Amino acid sequence: MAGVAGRLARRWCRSAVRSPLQVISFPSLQLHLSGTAMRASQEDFESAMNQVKLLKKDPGNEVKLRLYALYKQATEGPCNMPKPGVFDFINKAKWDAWNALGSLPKETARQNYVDLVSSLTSSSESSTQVKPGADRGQQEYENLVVTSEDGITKIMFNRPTRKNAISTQMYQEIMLALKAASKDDSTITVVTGNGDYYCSGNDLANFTDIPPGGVEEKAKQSAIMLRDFVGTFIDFPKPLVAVVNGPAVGISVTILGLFDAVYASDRATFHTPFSHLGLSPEGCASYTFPKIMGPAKATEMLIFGKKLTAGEACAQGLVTEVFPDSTFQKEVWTRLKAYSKLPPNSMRISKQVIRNMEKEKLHAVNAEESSVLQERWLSDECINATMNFLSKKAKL
Ligand SMILES: CCCCC/C=C/CC(=O)SCCNC(=O)CCNC(=O)[C@H](O)C(C)(C)COP(=O)(O)OP(=O)(O)OC[C@H]1O[C@@H](n2cnc3c(N)ncnc32)[C@H](O)[C@@H]1OP(=O)(O)O
Repeated sequence: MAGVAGRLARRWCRSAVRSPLQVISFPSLQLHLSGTAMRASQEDFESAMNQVKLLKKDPGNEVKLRLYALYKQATEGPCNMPKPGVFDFINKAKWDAWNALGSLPKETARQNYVDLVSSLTSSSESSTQVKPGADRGQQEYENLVVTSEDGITKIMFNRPTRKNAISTQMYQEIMLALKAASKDDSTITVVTGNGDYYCSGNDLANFTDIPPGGVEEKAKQSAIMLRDFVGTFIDFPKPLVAVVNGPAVGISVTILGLFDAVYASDRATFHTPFSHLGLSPEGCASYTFPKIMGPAKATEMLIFGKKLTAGEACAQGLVTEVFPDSTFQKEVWTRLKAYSKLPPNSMRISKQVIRNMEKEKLHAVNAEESSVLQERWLSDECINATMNFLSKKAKL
């Protein structure tokens, strides 16, 4: 194992690592946050506290609760306080958020905390730059095209030459685009792909970018990023629609369980080849897929890597409706434009009513899946599969 990891590590490029810690404190909730994903020293933590005071925008209650929970977990460990009464809303929300972290180790909580602050800092920077309305953000995303018109914000994966594989930068960009869309004046948010693919999943070259801390550190950073990425979908407040224009692979399929509607071209396929890659499910699919399609069908996809046609995915409840490829764009966008005229507050509230009971569970599943994958990425099975793909010996 060490030999294989060493070989892979030598092939992998080196990159600089960002690491400062930041802390935010809002007088109302006394929430403390920390900066990016490396080891968080006390000094970093204190410097972050200072940075937080400079934040111009309140990040909102949901983020504050996540920050509160991570702070408590990082400093005191698992929640051992008695549960507040049902009418003690604020303390109960705080207790729920902390308790949902279960036995997450202090060190992991601290790093997660650091990462959350980092994303918060960048998202607040981006939300001040991003103007609501048409043509927004085209220059600021390298791997996405984000547009907004007719009440719809469209986030389009834009790496067609790599089949829209999601690079590390693209994960960050998608999180930023979703956070901006959650605050803009559109009523519906759509995710789609440019070119013949919807998305070929995680860019397998992501694992070639090894920080000075080595492959273990890389796995740790990746798990944090994955958890934050999926968390952004779990928390997305408006109707979120996937317009699946072509084949979808890996994480682009698993997160579909967190969308509110999935429209697919009849050219689309749905493939989660985790076992082939020495991996395990993410995107909350270990929970959402058995719920959506039943455990037996979910097993075929998530364990045996069965690729579904669009028709099969629709029959199993993962896809809302399938359209002929020749009329796909026209039919779907006509429909979405009509939906976008529905009262926005009503749609948001309905989504909350449908989804909120599940949120806590989904965050817990997400944390567990990310931590299992952190181990998987270091396994011989995964390293060999990644090497085979990168050295052009294997494809799906
Ligand atoms: C980091 C934290 C988060 C991690 C979350 C984990 C998620 C798990 C997953 O997402 S698992 C799924 C991973 N994806 C794959 O295994 C797909 C790999 N790609 C392929 O098997 C094939 O490329 C294909 C079947 C998608 C398409 O085959 P086709 O023959 O039509 O096209 P090419 O292979 O020639 O592709 C064109 C170029 O794009 C590159 N590419 C495609 N997909 C990926 C990818 N996922 N990662 C990296 N690169 C990808 C491909 O290598 C070609 O590049 P080249 O022109 O330089 O050869």
